[in-house]
Amino acid sequence: MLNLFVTGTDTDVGKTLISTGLLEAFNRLNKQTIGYKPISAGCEQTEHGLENGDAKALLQHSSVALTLSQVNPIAFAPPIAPHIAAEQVGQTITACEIIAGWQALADLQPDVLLTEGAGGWQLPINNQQCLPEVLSELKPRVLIVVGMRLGCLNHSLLTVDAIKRQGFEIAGWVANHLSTDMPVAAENLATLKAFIDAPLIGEVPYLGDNAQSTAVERVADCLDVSGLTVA
Ligand SMILES: Nc1ncnc2c1ncn2[C@@H]1O[C@H](COP(=O)(O)OP(=O)(O)OP(=O)(O)O)[C@@H](O)[C@H]1O
Ligand SMILES: C[C@H](N)[C@H](N)CCCCCC(=O)O
Ligand SMILES: [Mg+2]
Repeated sequence: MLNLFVTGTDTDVGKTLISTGLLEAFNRLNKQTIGYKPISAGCEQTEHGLENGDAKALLQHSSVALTLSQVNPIAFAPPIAPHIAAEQVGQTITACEIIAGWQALADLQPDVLLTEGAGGWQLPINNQQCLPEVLSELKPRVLIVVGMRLGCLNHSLLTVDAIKRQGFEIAGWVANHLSTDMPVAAENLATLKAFIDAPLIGEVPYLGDNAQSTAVERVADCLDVSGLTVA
């Protein structure tokens, strides 16, 4: 099983868009795919409970049939730091529930189990722990989505450094363009290539507004997942 964790240089850099594109790229290779969003903050209250857009997108592009609560076991309504959203409703996010949700999906033996984080790499899950401490139990390979905007060089290099120091393997990174008008975009990309010692899986152009619902096929076209080994 390819056990992949998708992180990003920040919140709102395209982790979900790229994750759905990755799932689609593996689906094209007839792989059994599962997307997992352990923690979400920013949900709609529906008659079925809290529903998160990222989780719905991952569910839609997973080839294995799943329920939304399998994909996203921990959900909070406000679009804020999840551990604070948890505190607001008298809850504490625990490593156990994140690991249990992942293990239940791993037990389905997909070819690809893709986990999307929330925010950037060093996400607090409570006032004592950050998500990488939990991930060290799951031992995923990590894919970094770089949101191409001013500041991404520092954010990328800090992210790479933290991932490596904490003992994870970087499977690759994706350059995701968040606009069409980033100054010196090509030079920024060249700098990232010079510093990041991991394969560039793809460069995704800015795909216009409302990209999430329409763009997954185009994102998949941009991604070369052949080097991300699937046992
Ligand atoms: N290449 C792109 N072209 C057009 N729009 C994009 C692109 N990448 C991301 N977006 C848009 O930017 C917004 C943020 O992307 P996305 O939700 O994937 O970010 P995220 O990193 O998953 O955020 P979160 O931390 O909330 O999970 C979305 O509206 C998405 O459609
Ligand atoms: C609401 C947002 N879109 C994400 N779901 C959560 C982002 C948490 C960021 C925490 C932080 O690093 O400050
Ligand atoms: Mg997301």
